[in-house]
Amino acid sequence: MIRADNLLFSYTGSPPYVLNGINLEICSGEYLSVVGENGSGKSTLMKLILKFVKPTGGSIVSRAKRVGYVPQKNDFSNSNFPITVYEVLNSYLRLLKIKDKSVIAEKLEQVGMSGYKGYLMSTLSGGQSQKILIARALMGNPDLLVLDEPSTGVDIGSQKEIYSFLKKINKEHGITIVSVEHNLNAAISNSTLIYHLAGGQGHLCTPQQYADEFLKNRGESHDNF
Ligand SMILES: Nc1ncnc2c1ncn2[C@@H]1O[C@H](COP(=O)(O)OP(=O)(O)OP(=O)(O)O)[C@@H](O)[C@H]1O
Repeated sequence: MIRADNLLFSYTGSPPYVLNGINLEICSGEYLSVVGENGSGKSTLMKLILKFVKPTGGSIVSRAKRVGYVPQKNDFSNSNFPITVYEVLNSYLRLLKIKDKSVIAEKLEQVGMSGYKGYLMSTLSGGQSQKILIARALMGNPDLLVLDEPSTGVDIGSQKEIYSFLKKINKEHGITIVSVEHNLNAAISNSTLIYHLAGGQGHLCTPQQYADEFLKNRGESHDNF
């Protein structure tokens, strides 16, 4: 579904490169977590997948027909802007030129937020607003869902719900997921593959290999999600 060949990227257009020779193939149906230290280029790789920026060198090709995106920062919960859950979803529906309003109720139900249509976004918890943003990203029935740190600012209970939901839509609906993760336990427990970025280059491994190679070296353990 996504293929990068010798992908180079720098924000200035010249070296040093943030991404320096990425070769990666993400097949349809995978749930790939992208992990790495702060500043290792995880979000930059997402921007390239989403075509928000162009490669400085090499190539990245996506065959996804419809893409849903859940951004890292949820500006709604931290602002007093008086917008309701319904308005957020309805404006996106209009953007996608979808006439069938029942999609709103359908997606809210899917993420377990049916009763929240009339709530102001600013009154929702981090977990609740993240679920709304996932519902929004699913409105166009994407075959690829890209998320940037889905558990940031989300309580543990909602994290579990969100990851189990992501796993479900990946398995049952075959939606390919690419997710930037700082939550290593969640990456190990939920994804089918892990891509570890360091020094501008990436290393693809199974969650088990990742747990063995990286976490044991650091003396860390992981709890199941
Ligand atoms: N718009 C930009 N202009 C210039 N440099 C940028 C820009 N966005 C990111 N960078 C730089 O590119 C590098 C990679 O940033 P990126 O945000 O992709 O890393 P990340 O792994 O997602 O980090 P984090 O875990 O902190 O979110 C960093 O050195 C960052 O400062």
